[in-house]
Amino acid sequence: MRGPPQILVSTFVVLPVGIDVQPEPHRFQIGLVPSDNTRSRVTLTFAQSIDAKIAGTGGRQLFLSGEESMKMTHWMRTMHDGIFIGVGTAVNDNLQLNGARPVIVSTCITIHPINRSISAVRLLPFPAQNTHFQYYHHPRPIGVGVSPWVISAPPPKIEGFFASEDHGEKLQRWEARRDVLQAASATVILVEPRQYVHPDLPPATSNLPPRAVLRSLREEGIHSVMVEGGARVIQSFLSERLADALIVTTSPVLGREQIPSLEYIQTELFGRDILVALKLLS
Ligand SMILES: NC(=O)C1=CN([C@@H]2O[C@H](COP(=O)(O)OP(=O)(O)OC[C@H]3O[C@@H](n4cnc5c(N)ncnc54)[C@H](OP(=O)(O)O)[C@@H]3O)[C@@H](O)[C@H]2O)C=CC1
Ligand SMILES: Nc1nc(O)c(N)c(N[C@@H]2O[C@H](COP(=O)(O)O)[C@@H](O)[C@H]2O)n1
Repeated sequence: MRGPPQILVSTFVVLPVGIDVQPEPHRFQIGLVPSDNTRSRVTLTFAQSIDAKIAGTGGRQLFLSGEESMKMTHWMRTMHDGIFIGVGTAVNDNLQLNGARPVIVSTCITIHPINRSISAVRLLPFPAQNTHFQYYHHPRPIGVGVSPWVISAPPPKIEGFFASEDHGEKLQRWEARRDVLQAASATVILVEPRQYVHPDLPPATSNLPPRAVLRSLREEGIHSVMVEGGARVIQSFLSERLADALIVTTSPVLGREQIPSLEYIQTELFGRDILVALKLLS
């Protein structure tokens, strides 16, 4: 099996100590001079099908990457200080996130209305249900298990233009869930929430401000993060132009379930384009 693509090897090369590269001699080389040196550097990365799907119907996890590119993803994780995902992914996927500290972003650590009706707080703390916690509690031989950090913010006092009527209750619930997570080995890091959340704003806008999240991470010593998803996190990072590099794996499959089976024929690079040939099986 081949190693990681050359472009990534030179991208994520670890520089020898003492070499003075501005602004910091730290792993990530693309966008070496970040626009804002007060935040973690971001590699935004995900896998998609040729019809641009990153998940199946109802958020079903799709296994898009082939063996080699999944290995490359695992390798790329080790080249960052943190792996960053939204709580939607943390709850939906049975993930390992091995190789760097997992960072999970969730506003209120509150009941998360995911399709399987499990709340993040019920799932995350229990090793038996979540592979990551299993690895933390039973580290693998290469010692990859690290306790996750959960980034959150207490519920805001003002919603819309008015004081939140049930703020006290919401805060109590949030504190209870935070305590459960902490008891389950997670470190909860607080970020400054938006001053108020307008109920009419689209959901991504009302979540934790990504720039503030990246600043907190940098203060905690996380210089580089690999943001893996899911859909809402990718959308909010892109819309705030918070990606120093974008690394996308495109797999020769269709994400839509109603499409009949396809036989993979070949992938070829054609100039800067990727040409994928598939045969439709009737
Ligand atoms: N193909 C691929 O490479 C990948 C695919 N996926 C797929 O993505 C899907 C999950 O995506 P999705 O459901 O959108 O969930 P996400 O993983 O994007 O998590 C979204 C949640 O994160 C919290 N959050 C906090 N701050 C922000 C912010 N600034 N922007 C966005 N979210 C924020 C919110 O939860 P709260 O309400 O608690 O604040 C929000 O609901 C799964 O199906 C998974 O399989 C995931 C990763 C990679
Ligand atoms: N690179 C990549 N290819 C796919 O096909 C994927 N489904 C994902 N998803 C992301 O990787 C996590 C699962 O990988 P591990 O089990 O942790 O190795 C998943 O949670 C997504 O973040 N990525």
